[in-house]
Amino acid sequence: MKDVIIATKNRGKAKDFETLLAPYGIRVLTLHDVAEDLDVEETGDTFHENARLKAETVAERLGKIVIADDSGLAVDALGGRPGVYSARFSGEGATDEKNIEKLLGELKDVGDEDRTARFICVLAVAGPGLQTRYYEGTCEGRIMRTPAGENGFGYDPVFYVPNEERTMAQLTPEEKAAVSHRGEAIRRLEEDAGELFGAAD
Ligand SMILES: O=c1nc[nH]c2c1ncn2[C@H]1C[C@H](O)[C@@H](COP(=O)(O)OP(=O)(O)OP(=O)(O)O)O1
Ligand SMILES: [Mg+2]
Repeated sequence: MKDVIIATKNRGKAKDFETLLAPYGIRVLTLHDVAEDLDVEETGDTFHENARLKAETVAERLGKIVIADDSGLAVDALGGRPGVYSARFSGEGATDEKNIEKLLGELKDVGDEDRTARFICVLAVAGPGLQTRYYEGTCEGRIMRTPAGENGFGYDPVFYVPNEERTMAQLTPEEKAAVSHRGEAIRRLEEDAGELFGAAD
């Protein structure tokens, strides 16, 4: 079993990675396992910049290859907001529930046709002697008027996936992995995985 370090403290995100990487016999370690004290400030204004900050800071600290994920929700009716501010959308002490409440409030007068949105995920891979690399994925959908579903995390209960005719939170972890922004980004990273992480054993 091979270990891969994901520079995140988000347990929902970590679960997504576990589902995505389990087929390769990879065990996911997070900051909770390898550097609980480390808090990387996300001071960038792009997903790439924040993914880079998280990956390079943790890679430097550990002297190992790590993957960081910076991701968020871009809503067309809000001009692409909350974007890189998705995790902090409802301000100080933000939670997934408060963020969803704020989002639904801002969209309450927006008609069904105009509720289009996408999830965006940028993975950065950094490590000793490695030029940081990036892998991106997106997932198109629409914002619901009320939450539905218990799976996933973040905005999943209000993100309707048209092809699946359900919200992201109504998909199983494997179904989400097949259609999500994070899944797409990981499949792009897969092409370099042998070189970056060595052959899976
Ligand atoms: O698949 C997803 N399903 C639902 N919501 C999602 C997803 N992917 C990102 N999101 C939302 C959650 C959070 O509001 C923001 C990520 O913010 P982001 O800074 O990348 O992650 P985070 O602060 O939760 O954890 P960390 O920085 O430790 O990896 O976008
Ligand atoms: Mg974050």
